[in-house]
Amino acid sequence: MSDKTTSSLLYLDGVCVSFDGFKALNSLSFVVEPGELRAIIGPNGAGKTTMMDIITGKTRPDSGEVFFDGGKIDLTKRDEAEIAQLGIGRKFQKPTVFESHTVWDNLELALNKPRGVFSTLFYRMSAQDRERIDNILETVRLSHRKNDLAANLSHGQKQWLEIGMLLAQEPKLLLVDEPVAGMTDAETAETAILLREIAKTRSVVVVEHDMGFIRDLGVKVTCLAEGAVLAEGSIDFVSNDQRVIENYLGR
Ligand SMILES: Nc1ncnc2c1ncn2[C@@H]1O[C@H](COP(=O)(O)OP(=O)(O)OP(=O)(O)O)[C@@H](O)[C@H]1O
Repeated sequence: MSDKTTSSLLYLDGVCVSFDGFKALNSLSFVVEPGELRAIIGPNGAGKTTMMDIITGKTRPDSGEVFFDGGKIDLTKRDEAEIAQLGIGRKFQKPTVFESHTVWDNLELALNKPRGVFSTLFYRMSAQDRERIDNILETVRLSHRKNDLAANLSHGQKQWLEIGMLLAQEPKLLLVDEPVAGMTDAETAETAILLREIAKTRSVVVVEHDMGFIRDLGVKVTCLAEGAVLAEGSIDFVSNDQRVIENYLGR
């Protein structure tokens, strides 16, 4: 066993990934603490998606360390399904809810339950499961839409529903890719509040280009560029960094 001594929930050190000789990640080091909400910014091609792919096991690093859960788990040795099972949830940019099902049914389908044919056939929701769904509905601001078809939700509400579906699986770490793209201003502001609430009980890493939203989050920001960390700190610190202005904000 190659345990790592760290108290961090997520620990990346010196991670390199090349595609046809191009270094998408170039000695990336990145740490997330338990219960932390972290914002990631950076120009197109900076390596943000590739970093998520490394964490979730979709892409293998050429070199470097990737540990989860206080250094107990070497993620480079696990496949995508195992990593999801370990408690790392990922929300892609485009919402992927079951449009022809109700909001409630989407959440029920997402509950972390045995999925065999027999367990599905004979599965009856417990009062506890119902309460969990009610709590999630409240968190993602969809209690009043629970009996509506997901197809009839606004774009922003679909994003919230998908976040709710991930919460139903009780992840320890939630990776969220550009959640507010295409949202109204009101939905964007509400999403910042929602993610802050969610991060009270788990860690959340959110990638976004919307700087107003990043400011609303009010958390530590990491700016990536050319596959490595360019600057890290408060939004004011990062947005005043000359290299961040040159590589990203000033473009
Ligand atoms: N599977 C792949 N094959 C070849 N090149 C890739 C692959 N995945 C990513 N890249 C390249 O690696 C670099 C980093 O891409 P990545 O998608 O991680 O950036 P990003 O920061 O997420 O950008 P964006 O903000 O546009 O989503 C890019 O130049 C991209 O073209």
